[in-house]
Amino acid sequence: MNQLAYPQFKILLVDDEPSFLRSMSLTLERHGLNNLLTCPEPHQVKSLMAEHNIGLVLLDLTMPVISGQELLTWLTEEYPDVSVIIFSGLNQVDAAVNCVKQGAFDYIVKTADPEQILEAIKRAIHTQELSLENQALRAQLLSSELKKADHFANFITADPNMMSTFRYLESIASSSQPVLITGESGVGKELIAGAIHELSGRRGPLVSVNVAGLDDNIFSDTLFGHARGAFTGADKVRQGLVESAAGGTLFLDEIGDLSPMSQVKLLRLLQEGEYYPIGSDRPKRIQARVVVATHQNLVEQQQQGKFRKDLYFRLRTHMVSIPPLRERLNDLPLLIDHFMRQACDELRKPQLNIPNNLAIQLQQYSFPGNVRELRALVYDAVSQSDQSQLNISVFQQLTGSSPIDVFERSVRFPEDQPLPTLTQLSKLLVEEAMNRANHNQSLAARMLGISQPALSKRLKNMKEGEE
Ligand SMILES: Nc1ncnc2c1ncn2[C@@H]1O[C@H](COP(=O)(O)OP(=O)(O)OP(=O)(O)O)[C@@H](O)[C@H]1O
Repeated sequence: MNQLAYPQFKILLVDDEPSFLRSMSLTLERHGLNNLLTCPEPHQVKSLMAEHNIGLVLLDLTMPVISGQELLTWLTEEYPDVSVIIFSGLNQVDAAVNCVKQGAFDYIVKTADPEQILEAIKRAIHTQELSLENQALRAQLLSSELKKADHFANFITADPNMMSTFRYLESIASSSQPVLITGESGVGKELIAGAIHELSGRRGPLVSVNVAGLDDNIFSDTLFGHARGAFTGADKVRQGLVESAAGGTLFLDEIGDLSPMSQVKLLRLLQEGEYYPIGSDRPKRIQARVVVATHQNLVEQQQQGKFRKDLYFRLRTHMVSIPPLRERLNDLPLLIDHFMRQACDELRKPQLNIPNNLAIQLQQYSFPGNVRELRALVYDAVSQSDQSQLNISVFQQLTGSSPIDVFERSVRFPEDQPLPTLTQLSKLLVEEAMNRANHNQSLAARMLGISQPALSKRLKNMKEGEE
């Protein structure tokens, strides 16, 4: 299997001792940190920095001709966004304090425990990744355009909050950090996971698994696989889904239902980037980006002790929340139209006309099953339609009554008061529709059952009448 380059930027190792460069490179590669450049000649650092995308420099302090100290000064001035870790043969507090004051990320004694050295390097990589993402995020938020709108084409929406979410997702597209997607059941979390995968440009597959109800053994076996002979019946090596998703995305759905033991294993996978297939003592490195989703409220779960706090904090590095359909009612006409077309194509029927007031009628309904429920209703309606108009009886059962019925039941004109004029009533109706449609004239016109130019004319007349 081809190893992917990790991290996304290069790590430059500078030391005049070739043996140290060799052993350090081997240690890093063994732990999956393979995007390395080594440099035994300190005077080459400047040209290497100019030629490559370097995000972290591991710098020996004591070198001939140009010292590490001198290079650190130069690096912090010329490349303030690059992290530098100083390596030294000497355990000197003064030197360490000086280097950190000068901007070094850390100061490590060469003879320190390799685990400790790795820990510091991983920390520097994590910080660097977050800082790169912050830069991308800032740039993305300043521009209101979506760069890769195509990737969101399957998610039908005109909701401004969803547009911001898309921009955010674009800005974190290349990150290797996990993404947490929350939202009620049926809001489209899996669709969003698909878009995140497409946006990432990763060539590997998107592998999805629903982890609800998996006991810990099945969770480990499914995700991490097993070695031959790991347990009775394990007569062949099994590749886990983490490995199947190499170079791509691993999507874990219903993460809020993960058992406590499996939560520990997932945390370890995310923190260490390593896992052990069952029955094997050789760690494997995860090469997939992890995206998780849940309809549960993880904050509450965490407060009730059902979800680990540390895992929640690890997962929420990047988090998006998809609002329920009842909070983005402007999407109703778009979604009804989209699903009507889809259903007609699938059922080989000619396209149907949708009654103008259907979307308004449905605004009264709370859609507990969200978009999935709306989709099923539209499919049902299409299958029951045998004329050119969409059969709306399916929807009427839901809302129970038409807007006129509701109006008649709720509005009573006091008998001892004069009636409002038709002009006054129509003005009220137009104002109400404009408010409900967030001042979108096309949508308000659909609600009122008139054309957009007719509404525009009425609005103009109303304005002139006020002046
Ligand atoms: N905005 C949307 N545009 C088009 N189709 C959508 C949209 N949102 C959801 N859908 C469709 O609704 C159905 C449910 O979506 P999805 O499975 O992504 O929801 P979910 O939030 O992952 O649900 P659950 O929590 O139950 O797993 C799918 O058929 C999906 O294609």
